[in-house]
Amino acid sequence: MYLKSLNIVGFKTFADETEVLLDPGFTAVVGPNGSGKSNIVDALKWVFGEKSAKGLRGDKMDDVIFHGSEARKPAGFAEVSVVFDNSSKLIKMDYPTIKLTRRLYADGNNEYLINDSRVQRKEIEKILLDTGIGKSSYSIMEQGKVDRILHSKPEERRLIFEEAAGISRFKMERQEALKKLSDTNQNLLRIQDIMNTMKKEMEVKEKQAEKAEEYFRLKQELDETDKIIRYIKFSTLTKKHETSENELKEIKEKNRVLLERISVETGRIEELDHLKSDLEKKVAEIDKKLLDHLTQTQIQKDKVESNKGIILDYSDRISDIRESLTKEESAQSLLQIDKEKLEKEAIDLEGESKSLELGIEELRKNKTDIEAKIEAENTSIQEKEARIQSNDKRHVELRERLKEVIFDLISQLESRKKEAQSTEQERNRLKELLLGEADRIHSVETELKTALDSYTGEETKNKISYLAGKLETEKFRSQLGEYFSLEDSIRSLLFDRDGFLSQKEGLDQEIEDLILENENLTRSIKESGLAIEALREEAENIREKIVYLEKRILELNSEKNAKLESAKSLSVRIEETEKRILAAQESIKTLGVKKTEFEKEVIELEQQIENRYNEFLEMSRALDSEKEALRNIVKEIQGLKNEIQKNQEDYKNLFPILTEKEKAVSVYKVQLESFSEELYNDYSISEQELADEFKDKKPEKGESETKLKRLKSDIQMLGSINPLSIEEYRNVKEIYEHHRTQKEDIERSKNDITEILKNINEESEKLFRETFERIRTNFQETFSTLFNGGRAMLELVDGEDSLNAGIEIMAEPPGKHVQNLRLLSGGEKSLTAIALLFAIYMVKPSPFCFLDEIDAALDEANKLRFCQILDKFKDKSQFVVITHAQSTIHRANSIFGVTNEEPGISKIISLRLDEARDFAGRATEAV
Ligand SMILES: Nc1ncnc2c1ncn2[C@@H]1O[C@H](COP(=O)(O)OP(=O)(O)OP(=O)(O)O)[C@@H](O)[C@H]1O
Repeated sequence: MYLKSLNIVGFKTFADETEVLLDPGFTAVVGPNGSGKSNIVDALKWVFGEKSAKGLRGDKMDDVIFHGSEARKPAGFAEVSVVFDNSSKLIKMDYPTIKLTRRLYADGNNEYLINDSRVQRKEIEKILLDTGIGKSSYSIMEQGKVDRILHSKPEERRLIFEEAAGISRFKMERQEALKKLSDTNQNLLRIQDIMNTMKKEMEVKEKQAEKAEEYFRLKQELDETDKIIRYIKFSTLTKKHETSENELKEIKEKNRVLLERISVETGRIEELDHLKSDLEKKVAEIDKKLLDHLTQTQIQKDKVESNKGIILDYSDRISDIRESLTKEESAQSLLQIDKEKLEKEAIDLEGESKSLELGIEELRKNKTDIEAKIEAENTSIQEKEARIQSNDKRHVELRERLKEVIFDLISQLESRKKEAQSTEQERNRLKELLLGEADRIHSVETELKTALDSYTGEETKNKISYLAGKLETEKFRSQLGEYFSLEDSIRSLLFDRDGFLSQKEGLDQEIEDLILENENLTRSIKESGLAIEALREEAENIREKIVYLEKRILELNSEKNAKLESAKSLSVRIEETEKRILAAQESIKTLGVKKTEFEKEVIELEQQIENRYNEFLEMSRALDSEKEALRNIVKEIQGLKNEIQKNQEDYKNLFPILTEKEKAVSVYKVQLESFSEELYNDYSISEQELADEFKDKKPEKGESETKLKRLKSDIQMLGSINPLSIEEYRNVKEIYEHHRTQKEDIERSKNDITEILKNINEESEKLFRETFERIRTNFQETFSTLFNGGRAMLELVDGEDSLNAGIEIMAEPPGKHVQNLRLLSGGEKSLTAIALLFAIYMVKPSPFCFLDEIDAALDEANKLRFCQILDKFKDKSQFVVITHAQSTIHRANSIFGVTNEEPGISKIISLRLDEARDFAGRATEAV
């Protein structure tokens, strides 16, 4: 068996119909990142029945439908078909090729087909069971699955081993058997309940029926005995009558007078006879009515039974509707939760949008403040520039004024200079004098110093006094005073008495101040310019922020609207569910009303049956009383006849013999007649029939009379009876017996299911253990081959219960002591998963295997080992390997390239090896 072709249309990047024709052996699939290689694997998983959108790398199932590209519209549906060669009959169907198809429409409608015939998804899963193929079997290995195999829970990992052991089918059968067992237990409980209820009713009915039967048995015996007694009586009477009649014939002529009277009395008897016959009619009518009663009662009972059936049917329908109602209600509450969540999110978004609006408001305020600041700065610049202008004007004025002051100052200095020249000459003369005097004083001082240094006494003292007198400092001082005054007058001449200099200095100062002020103003204008620029920048930032926030508000609003829209559509769905709930409730109500009507009718009918039974009893009583009246008439007739007999006795006085004989004949005749009538009234038979019945028997009178007495007392002891109870008991018993048989059948089928379950468990456990042991041994071997050493182990966790035991993997590459598989490197993990995959393959190769970049993390040496192991298995199984590795591509029998010639659309092309190398090379460069 192998995969012949894969047909994809509208699925993910495969917008156009794409057919991949696959050969047995080893096929490589190459192509740049994102070109759609893994989408092929997704298509395969999808057609095998993948239910989880996450398993197909999406959020929801309709993510698989091509969602459009820049140049293309989205597809309306996705469809994937795979065709298998089934000549090996691995799939247990009588077709040489099998085509599986899955289709998904944008409205969420899913279709599954086997050989183009519509089927349920379960049927596809069922035919793939234990073939090694399937969405979660080991026939599809992706990068993510390597991690899943190594890191999943031990119980989840077990699924792959079950597939290899071929017990997945058993597992499904086991689930079905368990479901059947639970249904059977339910049925048993239900039938037991019914039987328990019926048993009580049956016991009551049984007692009533037993009593009625006893009554009828006694009554029959009583009638029999009565008839025997009557027969004895009849025989005696007949004999007597015959004898008397013969005697009477002889003396009849003698009785004419008395016959007259007898005739009158006979007339009376005739009257009574009329009455009697009326009564007999009445009795017959009552009898007929009693019969009608019984028939009517039976009809009503049948009606009650049929109504009970209908009521049961209504109950079933009501409970079905209730069940679907519960489902609808839980679906509705889920929708309600979703809707509330969306509304809350919309409110949150609204809140966020409001707070952003407040932020914008704040930013606008800041911006306005900044603009005001810029305005203020501009105003201040303008003021400063005006100030500079006025300063410049003042500067020009001051310069003019300074020029004037300087001219005045120069001319004044010129005239002063002339004035100071003579004073200066005098001062120079005095200076010459003072310098001469100073030299003289200095030489006297030097002499004085020498004299003081060499002080020897009186003589030196005189010299010192003499030299001190010679100093004449007073004169020098007065000349010096004169010099200073000349100097002062020169200075005062040069001094700016009119303040021109100070005016000039003032002007200079003022000009300097103006220049300084202008410089300060210019600097300040410059600073203001910078400040304005900074403020403008800040304002621009704020404006950008406002624009961003306004955009964000728009986004939030549209997000909010989308949420509200979704909430609205959920509301519509909730309303629809509500309508369905209401409709279901209405149906329950309507069915309930109908059911109640039938129940009411049953109650009424049962009441009518009871009433009829009472009427029946009443009529029976009426019948008895009519019969009593009849007997009284008969008695009266009898009395009259006795009267006749008395007349006959009188007649006898006249004609003693005749009378005696006539009397005797008459008595016997009357007795016989009355006997006949009574007999007919009581048993509806003639005396002849009675005689025929007993003529061959030899009944004994005394014994029969005792028996009759006993029977009457026995019947009295029974009290009231229900004549219908026998029939009722028979019906109830029949139904009870039917249920008992059903119960036995169910118990038998329960035992069968338990037996099947036991066999399934034993068989699966055996298969699983055998397969597990083989895979365990193989895994050790493949692991040390791939790793060139090292140790690997598989262990059953909770080994006691191998039906549910999980599987633990332990792997230690050469020279390493690994306690946790997570600590393995990416390449080591891939190699471990590959070792496990091929260990399983050695036990049960799947007919084909898709490997999606599981060699990605392997180094060149390990890629080579991976290829060698592929080579080993490629005759047993068909391999389709998605890869970027040259070494892997190199080994393939056929190569496919997946391209995106048109952006976002995958196209498959067949490649030669050299083309594939270029193709893969380009792809790698692109990466
Ligand atoms: N419903 C869809 N409609 C259109 N394009 C889709 C759809 N679903 C997925 N894609 C696109 O499919 C591409 C992914 O394809 P895929 O994973 O098969 O690439 P790849 O060839 O396996 O890449 P890599 O080599 O990187 O694994 C993504 O670009 C994704 O946008």
